[in-house]
Amino acid sequence: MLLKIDGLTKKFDGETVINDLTYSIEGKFFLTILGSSGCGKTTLLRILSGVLKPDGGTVRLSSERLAFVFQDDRLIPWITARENIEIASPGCDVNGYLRLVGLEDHGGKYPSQMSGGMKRRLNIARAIAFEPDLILMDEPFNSLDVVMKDHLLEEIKEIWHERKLSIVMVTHDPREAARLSTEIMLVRDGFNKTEIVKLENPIGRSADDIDTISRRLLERMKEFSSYVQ
Ligand SMILES: Nc1ncnc2c1ncn2[C@@H]1O[C@H](COP(=O)(O)OP(=O)(O)OP(=O)(O)O)[C@@H](O)[C@H]1O
Repeated sequence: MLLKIDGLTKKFDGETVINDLTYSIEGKFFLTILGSSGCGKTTLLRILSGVLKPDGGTVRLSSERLAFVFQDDRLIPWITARENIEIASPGCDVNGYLRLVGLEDHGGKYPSQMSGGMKRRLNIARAIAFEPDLILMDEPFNSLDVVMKDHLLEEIKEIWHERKLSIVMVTHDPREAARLSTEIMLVRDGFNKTEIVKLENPIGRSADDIDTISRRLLERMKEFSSYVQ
């Protein structure tokens, strides 16, 4: 997989959100874009997905099968959870995917009958069932309870490991970044100051390593932050 960003700029109402970002990554990756609220992470992900046009610069993505898990769910409201998965990947093991995200007893429900966290999980299942070569995920673990979040972090890590799959994930949580990533883009001030943290394969990363990495990331985020002096 190749992701190449060159001189990317995006403004909203004259305010620069992304300023001249240049970055590239290649091979099998789990890239996490980490930064505090409002720094432009979602904007970057939306540009990568093609739903938002940049004001300047270029993005190249070599993906042939792209899936998204966005903040607003993109579920089809008039079909059931089960059908939402089936339509993404006809003939797939729907029960297996429902089980993966803890929705095995809710396959007959319509999206409007599901909680925010359940819809988020269904979105994740649908994206994975599509068997993409790249998934763009925007804070996929938001609004999940801690047990489900822990379970899905492990499952996604395993699926990423087993498949020919790369992932770009946006989060503000350094611990999520520490558990999953092969590379972290630490973002500040409209991407004017961006640090790249390269890590070893997350498979087999010990709890101690995760603690150390997430503590370091948190310290850097505090240094970046305007509200912690
Ligand atoms: N469609 C839009 N119109 C105007 N301003 C926007 C739009 N989308 C985003 N912004 C602004 O761009 C900035 C970055 O927003 P973005 O959603 O990318 O941040 P984020 O890092 O993903 O934040 P969070 O972690 O809170 O989701 C914010 O100041 C936001 O108000």
